[in-house]
Formats: sequence, C-alpha cells, structure tokens
Amino acid sequence: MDGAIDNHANPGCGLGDGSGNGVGCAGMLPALDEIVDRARVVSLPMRVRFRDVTQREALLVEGPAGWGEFAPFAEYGDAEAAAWLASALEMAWQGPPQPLRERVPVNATVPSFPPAEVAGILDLFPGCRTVKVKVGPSPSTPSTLDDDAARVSAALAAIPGALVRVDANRAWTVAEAYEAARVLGRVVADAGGQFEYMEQPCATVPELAQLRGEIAAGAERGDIVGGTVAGGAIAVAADESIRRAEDPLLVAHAGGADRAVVKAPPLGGPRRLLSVAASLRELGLDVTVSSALDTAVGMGAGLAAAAALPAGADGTIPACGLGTGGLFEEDVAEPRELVDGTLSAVMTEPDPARLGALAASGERRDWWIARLQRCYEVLAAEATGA
Ligand SMILES: O=C(O)CCC(=O)C1=CC=C[C@@H](O)[C@@H]1C(=O)O
Ligand SMILES: [Mg+2]
Repeated sequence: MDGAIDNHANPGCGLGDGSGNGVGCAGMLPALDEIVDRARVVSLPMRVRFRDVTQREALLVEGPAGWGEFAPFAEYGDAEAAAWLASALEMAWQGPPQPLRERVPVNATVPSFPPAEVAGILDLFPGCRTVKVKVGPSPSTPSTLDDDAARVSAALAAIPGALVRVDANRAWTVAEAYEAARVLGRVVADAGGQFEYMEQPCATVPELAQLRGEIAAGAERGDIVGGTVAGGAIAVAADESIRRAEDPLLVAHAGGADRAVVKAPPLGGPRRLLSVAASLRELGLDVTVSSALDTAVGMGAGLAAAAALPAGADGTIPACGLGTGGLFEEDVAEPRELVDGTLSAVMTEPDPARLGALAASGERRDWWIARLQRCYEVLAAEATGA
C-alpha cells in the first residue's frame, strides 16, 4: 500500500537521521553490553489495578542523552516488543525531539471501578476537563453496559460538562458497540457533557468501519446523540488497531476511525510517533498522544512527542493520555505535578534511592535482561536488513 508504514518489521531505532521514519539504524545501535550495564529493572506497585496490572515492571536504561524505558507488557512477543526497545534507546541515546511547548494538556483516566470510587480517582487529576473512562468487560472485570453508564455518569457528576472519551479495549461486537454508543451518548448528553470519542470499541478494522457507518446512520435518525462529529455522531478512535498493527495507517485508509491514539513506545519512539501522526493527519485523522502505564521515566517519551506535536487549527493539541503517573503507589522519580490539567514536558531523571527501593527481584531482572537481548537481536537484524 502506498505510504504504508510497517510497525513490526521496521520499528526503527530512532537513532538515524532524525526523520523519524524508522530507517537507517545500521551501525548506530549502542552495544548490547553497554545497554545491559546501564539497565535497571524496577517493579512499581499500583495504587489501583489498571489493565489487570497491580505491579508494573520496567527496564530503565541511562544513556548519554538521558533515560529511556523498555516496558512492553509481559504478553507481547519479541517482534512487537522490539519497537519499545527502539523507543527506549532513542530517548537514552538521542534524547527528545525539539519541543514546541513546555506543558502538555492531559486527560483524566478512570479505570473500570465502581461508580462510588470514581470521584476519588478523579481527584488524582486536578484541572482535567477531558475524562477517559474504561468501559466494557475485561478478563478481571465483567463490566456491563449498566456499569459503564453508571461510571460515565459518576465522572460527569464529578466534572460537570466534561469532554468524555470511553475506551473499550476491543471488548465489543459491532452490535454491542452500537448499543453502547446509543446508551452512553444519552448519559453524556443528559448530563450536559460532550462525547468526544469511543476508543477501540471493537477488535478489527472492518468492524470499526462498519460501526462508524452505523453510528452515522443512527445519528441521522436521532437514535445516537451527544457526539462531536457531523450530525451529533459519536467519533470512533483507534488504539490497538494502530499500536498493535503491522501498518499503523491501515485503519485510516480503511475508514475505520475518526481519531487516532498514538503511543511512543509501541510505535518505536517519539520521532516515529510524530511521523506517523503527520501521515494520519494527512489522511484526515487528528491524533491523541497517549501512553502505556509508563513510569515517570517512560512517560518522558510520550511527553516529548506531545511537546513536539504541531498544534491543530485551534492552536492546541487534544488532551493526552499521559496523566496516569498518579495511578502508581510509588514511582522512580518525584511525580510530575498536574497543574490545571497540564504536565511539564521537561525530562525527568530517576531518583537513585527510589531505583534501589523499587528494584525488581533478581529473577525478574534476569527475565527482563533476556527479553532485552532478544529484542536487541530483532533491531540489529532489521538494521542490517537481515
Ligand atoms: O489514555 C489514557 O488515558 C491512559 C493510558 C491508557 O488508557 C492505557 C495504557 C496502557 C494500556 C492500555 O490498556 C490503555 C489504553 O488502552 O489506552
Ligand atoms: Mg486504549
């Protein structure tokens, strides 16, 4: 496909010519021994369970340009995880791209919790006017549509007039997602909020495209309300269809989304994110920069990308999903302060005492180093065209 960017075959190392196109790594990867020598493996306790994770593990590496983070989720294979290593190496050996702003707007993130706990979670996000609510069932949480509606309603009670996003992480069929749009759209409209988008309601690109068509038709009939796209329709955003896809532009070419969620680690680093974002915008999709339950170090990659992302016509960028630091009980650095819904995009260094206190067990360190080595081989093979 013309202009296609292949995610896994060519995650790029971010150490090339700065174009962010993920090419030209040959001979530019730091030596594996050096990376291993500089690696620290940490395990952070979560304040709240998120994505079925209660302890977040990450491998941090200090390079000449700063710190990077390699923390693909445990279930990801090496080809997919290699992009996360490219992002870590880019941040540590090249540093962040040139910023265009000092602070970045963020959304509040509400995990799949009972409604009574939502206000307490939102207290962790002072000044945020955009709220992303997790919806739909997950392996650990059988959230029904009634539960989802109650959670969204509780979020709007805590932040009246909020701009609402919901994220189903692929949980629904097209019929279930349509019904969710209908019900949640009314909840949002009745509470005086605005429904910005549904993130990854269904698993596949054809399902997303079908759902978009059905929502547009439903909005015309007055069955769907509360949305922010033409005729009150509710926008569909793609996340997994970008970060876990071989070609992150496919969903845009296929008409599967109105909005794209882009994350630096799975795309291979902030420069590649910026390049993918530019392509997505050319295809008519605005982008939300988000994260992956990153530590204070890892969040630097997303913040760096968001700080360097050109503003849209309104002079701003959409609120980013980069505010999840507050979901950790402890972090590797002093948490960045959320002021008026914004975070500083200045890079942060881990605190040596915290690195010591949060160090993972020897067994887990060995597991991460072995994974690092395998992913390094993937990048090295790509760099030499093997
Ligand atoms: O976007 C946000 O508000 C926070 C990040 C976030 O929601 C996610 C982080 C990590 C893993 C994912 O399950 C999840 C997402 O799907 O976007
Ligand atoms: Mg998501």
